[in-house]
Amino acid sequence: MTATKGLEGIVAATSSISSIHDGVLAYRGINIDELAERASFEEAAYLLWYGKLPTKGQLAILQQQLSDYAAIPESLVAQMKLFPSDSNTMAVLRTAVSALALYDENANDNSRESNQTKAIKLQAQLPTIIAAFARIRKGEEPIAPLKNVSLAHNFLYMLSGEEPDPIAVKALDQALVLHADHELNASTFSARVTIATLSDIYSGITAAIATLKGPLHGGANEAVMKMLTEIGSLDNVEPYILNKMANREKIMGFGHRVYKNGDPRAKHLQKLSRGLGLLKGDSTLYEMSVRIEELVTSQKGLKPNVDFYSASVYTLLGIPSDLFTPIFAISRLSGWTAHILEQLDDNRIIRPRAEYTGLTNQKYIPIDLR
Ligand SMILES: CC(=O)SCCNC(=O)CCNC(=O)[C@H](O)C(C)(C)COP(=O)(O)OP(=O)(O)OC[C@H]1O[C@@H](n2cnc3c(N)ncnc32)[C@H](O)[C@@H]1OP(=O)(O)O
Ligand SMILES: O=C([O-])CC(=O)C(=O)O
Repeated sequence: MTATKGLEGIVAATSSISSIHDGVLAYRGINIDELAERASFEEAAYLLWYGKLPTKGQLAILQQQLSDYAAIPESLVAQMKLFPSDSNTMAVLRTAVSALALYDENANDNSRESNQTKAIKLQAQLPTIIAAFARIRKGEEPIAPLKNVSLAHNFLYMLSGEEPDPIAVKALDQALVLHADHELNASTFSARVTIATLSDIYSGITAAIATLKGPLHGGANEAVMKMLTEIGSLDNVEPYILNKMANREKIMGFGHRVYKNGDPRAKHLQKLSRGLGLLKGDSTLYEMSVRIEELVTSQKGLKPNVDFYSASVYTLLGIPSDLFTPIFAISRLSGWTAHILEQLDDNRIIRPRAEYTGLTNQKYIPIDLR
């Protein structure tokens, strides 16, 4: 038995949800480039869950369900008011999703029908949780979700209490489409491992959120913004990046386990970043990002991943950097839950082996003789 570090190249599941072949990402066989340009997040989520694009009627039903389920239990809001105001936002989300199970009498029902309903409920509730905490920590009351608007619209509205700019809604919606699923990434794998023990969907999503939080995975988008802030100006990009590379430090938002010739989602986020910068009349973050990309690509051969340009996109939308990874979670919830449903459709516990590298043939030494 020989272990492969980080399970690189190991095929650990079959899935018909999303694929990466020759650097092309597709959801249910539809190229992400086409979905990014044409689909709404709700359509993409429907596609991931049900395997095909919705008709107008099916989409209307899903939108209605997302509206109907968006409120969160009052007792959860009361609990969030007790959280320290400087809590890590992914820790808040992880705790809140885990707590949601306590308010759902069907939490342990693992039938497909029940889990599909819970997936839609969680999809509706995640934006409400995040927006509520973003306000609570500033001493403000949470804002109730609107009816009959898109998930992107509702999230921006619940953050600020103001009608969001349609351009901001469109940009966030596109970012959500781009982040919705990604084959067997670390957080999706966590969700599948957890549900495969026949635990429950809340456990699976709690595990997935916990896994997404790390800066080598979803947490990289916040880390990219920290780096851009530290750099501070276009002039400082070169010395900062060269110094990091000389010290063999990682440049966040670059590199990928699967894509070696570039992440197909990055170009869409780059375009969004450029467009929003022009619209705001401040392209500094965009220009800094492009310069970082030029340097890292030419010096290290590493390409930006999905997290790199999303940092400037969200900042240009006026979103605080510690909400970037929770936004990733809002989107990825659709993929996680699609994978949970798929895992349960043909389940077997996930239990690989480890290559033992420790001592052998040791004897027990009585405590007085050690
Ligand atoms: C949504 C997502 O999860 S996308 C990924 C988000 N994460 C990041 O942006 C964090 C920065 N990137 C990384 O840490 C890595 O590239 C990962 C975690 C994404 C992939 O990790 P791995 O597949 O194990 O990396 P991989 O084997 O391709 O690395 C090859 C070499 O490139 C280096 N490398 C990889 N990424 C970077 C980076 N961002 N900056 C500097 N060097 C890097 C590695 O250190 C390694 O060098 P070595 O051979 O001298 O040890
Ligand atoms: O697939 C991965 O390893 C990470 C990633 O890009 C994602 O989850 O979107």
